[in-house]
Amino acid sequence: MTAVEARDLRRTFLTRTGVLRRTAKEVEAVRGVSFEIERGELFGLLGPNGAGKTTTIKMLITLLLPTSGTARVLGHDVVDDVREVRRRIGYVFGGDRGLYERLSALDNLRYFSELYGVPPREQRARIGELLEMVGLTGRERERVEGFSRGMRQRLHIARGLLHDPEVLFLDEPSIGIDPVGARELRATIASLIDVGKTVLLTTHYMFEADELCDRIAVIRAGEIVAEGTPAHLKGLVSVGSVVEIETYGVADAAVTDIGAIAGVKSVAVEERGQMQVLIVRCDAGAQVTQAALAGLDGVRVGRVGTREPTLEDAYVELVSRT
Ligand SMILES: Nc1ncnc2c1ncn2[C@@H]1O[C@H](COP(=O)(O)OP(=O)(O)OP(=O)(O)O)[C@@H](O)[C@H]1O
Repeated sequence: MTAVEARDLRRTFLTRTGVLRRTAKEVEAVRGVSFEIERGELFGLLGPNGAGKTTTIKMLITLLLPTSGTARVLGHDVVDDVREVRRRIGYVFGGDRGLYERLSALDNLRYFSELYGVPPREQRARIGELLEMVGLTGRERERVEGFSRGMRQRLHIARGLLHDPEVLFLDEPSIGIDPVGARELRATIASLIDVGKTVLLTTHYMFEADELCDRIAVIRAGEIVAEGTPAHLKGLVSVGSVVEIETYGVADAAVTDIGAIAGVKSVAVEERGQMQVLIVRCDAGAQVTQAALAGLDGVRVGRVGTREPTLEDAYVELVSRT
């Protein structure tokens, strides 16, 4: 059975601009989005800032009415069967809000259990299981104010699961979390699938999407531009290989020149401390390393390497195509 089904979802917002002469402007945040998520699947929705991910999720979790189109969660319409949908879903938005800082993790979960109507007989066992699942057993009596961001986010996930929903929406859960915390959070997200949940995840971290997602939809300016398994998306783009060159003090003009070499699709500069790493994405079969190094004459160069394209390379190409 399909867990989530979106059919030609659209949402426009009316915004007002200008201070003296205010004019209304229509923003098309989501422009005809369709996809299906099977039960037990971990589905990723990826896209740049403002692409329409949160707006799509808000329509699916009944917080926002679609301007047109339809969506169903476990067969229930998100506009006509709001109660049925809400009983079956949980959601977690990234960021720190939504927990009581002065209360312990346990008291937070007890409080939200009451709020969500978890039967008192079931509360203890359910909270115990969830603490175990998100790796907070043993820390539950500590106040949330002393928790790291990663621990808070895992507690948020436990909160989102209190009423035992089948489908969970995670909107950028790993935002602002350090690498160790993020790894623990990824383990928690993966374990949701092991216990039979269906998950829709948004993230800006491509390796996270690659590691976790069964399927991914890439959304750009309110429209889905590609969909499939991570391997399928990597195969969709024409990036053949990626040359990475460590440089120290490279000038913009040299970067532009490398971008103009035959066979180079794009050049990105990643600042890593004192170093700038040039990420040169090349056409299949192109040999550009020598020409690129010649273009860096006079610049201090560190390691040079070639690697296979990652999901991030595919993503960059998919969202920057014109
Ligand atoms: N309540 C609102 N009123 C007006 N415009 C809005 C509103 N909510 C969202 N938008 C606009 O709709 C577009 C999509 O926003 P949305 O938050 O869905 O993007 P997103 O993909 O989740 O981005 P991010 O990665 O930054 O969270 C943006 O242009 C945004 O400014």
